[in-house]
Amino acid sequence: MHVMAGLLRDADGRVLLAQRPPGKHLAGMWEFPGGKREPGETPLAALARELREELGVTLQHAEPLVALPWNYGGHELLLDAWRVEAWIGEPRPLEGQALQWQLPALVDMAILTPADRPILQTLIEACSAAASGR
Ligand SMILES: Nc1nc2c([nH]c(=O)n2[C@H]2C[C@H](O)[C@@H](COP(=O)(O)OP(=O)(O)OP(=O)(O)O)O2)c(=O)[nH]1
Repeated sequence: MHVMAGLLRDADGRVLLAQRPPGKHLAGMWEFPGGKREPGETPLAALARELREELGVTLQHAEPLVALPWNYGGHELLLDAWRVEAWIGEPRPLEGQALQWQLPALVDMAILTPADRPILQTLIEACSAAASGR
């Protein structure tokens, strides 16, 4: 299973988090908007579709950040996280999910899905490397 995750950041550098709805795997935990790639879809097309369905935004530009194999008790997935650099529209919770913008360094890792913790850490390191010119 190939799962796309989009990391949207606002002008203040905050990242968008969405809460997984009741009844789903990892219900109540916070994640990056996204979802499963369908057969025949490219990763970017799948990410664009998920962002349109979940948030009502049109993806304009995204760059791969990290792809992480993960195993949730026998349920294997590849979590493919992309930095969403440009989009059109204001993200809205079209599937009833709670949304929050949070500075990456201030996110309580315990509220994130386990696979998203190393992804957020990668984002934090990429941002601090960029800030120090490395
Ligand atoms: N979308 C998303 N899924 C994540 C993240 N982190 C993480 O562990 N997952 C896991 C949770 C699920 O086991 C799987 C994605 O499944 P999903 O239920 O969101 O997929 P979907 O949106 O296509 O939903 P559905 O068609 O099954 O209703 O990946 C993340 O940041 N975003």
